[in-house]
Amino acid sequence: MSADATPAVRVRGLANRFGAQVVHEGLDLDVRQGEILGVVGGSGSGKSVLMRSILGLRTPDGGTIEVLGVDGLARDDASRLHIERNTGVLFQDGALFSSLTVGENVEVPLKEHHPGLPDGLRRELALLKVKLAGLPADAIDKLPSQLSGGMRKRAGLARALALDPPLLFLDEPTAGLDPIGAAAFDTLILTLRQALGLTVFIITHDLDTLYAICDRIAVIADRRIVATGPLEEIERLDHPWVQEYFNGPRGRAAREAGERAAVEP
Ligand SMILES: Nc1ncnc2c1ncn2[C@@H]1O[C@H](COP(=O)(O)OP(=O)(O)OP(=O)(O)O)[C@@H](O)[C@H]1O
Repeated sequence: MSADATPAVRVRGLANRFGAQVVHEGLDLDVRQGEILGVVGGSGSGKSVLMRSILGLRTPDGGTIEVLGVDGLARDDASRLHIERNTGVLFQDGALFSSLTVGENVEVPLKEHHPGLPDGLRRELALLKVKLAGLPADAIDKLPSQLSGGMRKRAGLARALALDPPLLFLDEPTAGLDPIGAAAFDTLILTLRQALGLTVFIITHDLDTLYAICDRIAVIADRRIVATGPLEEIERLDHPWVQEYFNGPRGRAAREAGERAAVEP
């Protein structure tokens, strides 16, 4: 992974406005191939709007976006299909269809993108993704309402992985999980990245996640990305939000936990 390889995602001069509210202005960001990039910023700083813009779910008011070599703002079918087939998304609330079983949820993108797949094979593939996401095989026939919060996240992840996308987007994946469940989810993401060679864009408030699995951090503040880099660089940044976030009591606790984990076998 060299720094000058074409990035998986390249955003330049992004602008997003809602009426008089300016959310992004001149926002630049690269997501490098194969990295886990943590995106942090205060509440309402525009993390989700950035993700939605990259995925083509929102048309920004200005700027350019390239996703896996394709113009992310193009609206022709071939470009949309290329991006849809090569990206997986875990939305903050899981966004599972509540009336479908876990297996049926995972089958939705398979049906849409590979309509010719025989039923039995499609179900086999769904089962594989369910197991890959760390769920027991019998979860496949359960409804989302019959699962714990952590299991629902895993079901959402199984669906995000349905098409074997090289690029994965996760919006607050550990929000609402207890610390043990959150740590297990972090480990799963790290394992999947290593096994499948994924590039991961992860929006998080979870300092433990940043310390445990992110290669680089991008900070959104003042309507743009104010810094990207490894944690030790970001922590030293002379920016009020960054200082409060990383060097407040919770930041210190997460850093110490990360350092302990690094020295333990
Ligand atoms: N569809 C919309 N219509 C109007 N305003 C919107 C819309 N979507 C987002 N916003 C506004 O844009 C700003 C950024 O929202 P966004 O959801 O990206 O923030 P965030 O950084 O993800 O926040 P959080 O960490 O709280 O989830 C917020 O002020 C929000 O109210």
